[in-house]
Amino acid sequence: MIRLKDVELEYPNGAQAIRGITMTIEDGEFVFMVGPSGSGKSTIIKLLTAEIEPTAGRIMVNGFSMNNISQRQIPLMRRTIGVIFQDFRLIEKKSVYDNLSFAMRAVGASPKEIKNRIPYVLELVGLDNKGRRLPSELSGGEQQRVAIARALVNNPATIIADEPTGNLDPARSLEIMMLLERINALGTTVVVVTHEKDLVDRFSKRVIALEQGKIVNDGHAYYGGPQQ
Ligand SMILES: Nc1ncnc2c1ncn2[C@@H]1O[C@H](COP(=O)(O)OP(=O)(O)OP(=O)(O)O)[C@@H](O)[C@H]1O
Repeated sequence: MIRLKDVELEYPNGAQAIRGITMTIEDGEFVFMVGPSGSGKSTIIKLLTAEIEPTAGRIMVNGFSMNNISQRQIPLMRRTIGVIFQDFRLIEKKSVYDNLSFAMRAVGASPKEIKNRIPYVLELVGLDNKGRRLPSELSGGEQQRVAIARALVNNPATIIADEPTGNLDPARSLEIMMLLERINALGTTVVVVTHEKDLVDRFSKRVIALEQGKIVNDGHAYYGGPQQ
């Protein structure tokens, strides 16, 4: 579960990025987070991954309190979250399989766990026959699937996707969103940050809308449309 209570974040230069946000995302939810440029979406992701600490308020992520989290606990907390970025961030010199095994070895998985888990995850994202390819030998949509597979290999409770379709055409974007929906149906909490109103409109999900560091709408309404 993710819980923010009266969270504020002021950057060192005085920018008030988050101005009093309270929200709860329950285990198993699929949530879109939307808002104009500068509304605080990336800042919330940084808060949830303990890249920055809130100036005020309390944050809980999957059982970890982010307010007094120790340096030793941060990697354990991060294992509960898989993050996906717009620009994929794959290791270009490693094959698809090696990108995934690298992520598993980094958290101490055994060779047997790696051998069992990677084929399952590659099949889940529809890349079971592409494990030996380099990222550069894949399409953009396929590369994003590898990034999703990498976020999933360590079986996190939560996936956070930061503009996951920003570099993809509409058809590929829809496929990626449907894949995230499927992953959610298998039990993983999914939080998708996006600018893409059309995509949000296609899925009937909870939408948290931010503006100037505040939540201005939270519900199953169309982004920018009437409340339902
Ligand atoms: N490192 C930083 N130092 C100072 N101010 C920052 C920093 N990062 C972001 N900000 C400011 O905080 C506010 C929120 O920025 P944030 O990056 O969270 O917005 P965003 O909704 O993710 O925008 P975008 O959609 O453009 O990525 C903005 O006013 C921004 O200028």
